[in-house]
Amino acid sequence: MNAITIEEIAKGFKHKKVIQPLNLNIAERKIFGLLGPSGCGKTTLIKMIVGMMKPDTGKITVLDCEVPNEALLSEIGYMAQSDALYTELTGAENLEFFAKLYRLSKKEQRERIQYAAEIVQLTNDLSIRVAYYSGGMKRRLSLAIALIQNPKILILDEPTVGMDPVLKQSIWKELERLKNDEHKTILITTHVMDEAERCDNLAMLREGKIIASGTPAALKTQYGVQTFDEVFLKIVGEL
Ligand SMILES: Nc1ncnc2c1ncn2[C@@H]1O[C@H](COP(=O)(O)OP(=O)(O)OP(=O)(O)O)[C@@H](O)[C@H]1O
Repeated sequence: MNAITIEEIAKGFKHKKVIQPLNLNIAERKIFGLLGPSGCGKTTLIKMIVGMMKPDTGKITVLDCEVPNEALLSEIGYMAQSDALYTELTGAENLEFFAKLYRLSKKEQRERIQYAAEIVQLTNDLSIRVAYYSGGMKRRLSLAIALIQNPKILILDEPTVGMDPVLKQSIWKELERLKNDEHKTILITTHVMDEAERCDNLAMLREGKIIASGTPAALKTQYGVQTFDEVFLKIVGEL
C-alpha cells in the first residue's frame, strides 16, 4: 500500500522547469530517502506533497486523499529546511502553539511536548527564548514540532543538518522505532550518505528527474559501486 503516490507531477518557475513530469510511489511504513545535488528540486517536490505549493500538472495522493486536503494537515508532520519558529517565544511556547493548533487536549499537549522535547534533547532548554537558540537547536525544535501531533507521515527536509553525531544517531534510532513500532511513513531528503544507507528505499533526483531508484543495496549493486556518490557519478558519466 502506498502512503504517497505522485503521478506526472511537473513544476516550473518562470521559464525554468524545476520538476519534469515525474512519477513516484512511497510505500507505507517505510523510510524513503530523496537524494540529489543542491537545486535538483527536492524541496520543491516536498512542498508539493505537503500541499504548500501547487504543481503545474499532475496529481499527488497522500493516504488516499488528493492533495491539497485539509484533513491531511494533521496526518503530515513537516520539517522544512528553513526553520519557521517564533523567535520571541520560548521553545516550550513554540511547541504549545503548534500543539494547540492541532487541537490536542491539555493532557495530550503535555505528553506530546514532553516526548518531542526529549527526542531532540531540548528538555532542559525549553524555557529559553528561541532567539537565543543556536542553529542546531532551532533545527531540533523544528523536528520536535513536526512530531507534535503524532502524524502518520513525517516529511523531513534535511533534518539532521548541524547536529552532532551522537544526537544524529539517536534521532535515526527514533525514526526507525517510529517506523517499526508505530508504523509511520517517513520521507526524508539528505545529502548525507550514511543516512541514505539507513533508508528502505531511495530515489535520486537530478534536474527535476528521477535518475535512479531502489533499495540502497540494489542501487549499489546495479552500478557496481560502494557509495551513493559513485552511483550518481556513474549515472552522469563522471566515473
Ligand atoms: N519560489 C521559487 N521561485 C523561483 N525559483 C525557485 C523557487 N523555489 C525554488 N526555485 C528554484 O528551483 C530549483 C530547485 O530548488 P529546490 O529548493 O527544490 O532544490 P533542492 O534540491 O531542495 O536544493 P537543496 O538541496 O540545495 O536544498 C532551484 O534552481 C531554485 O532556485
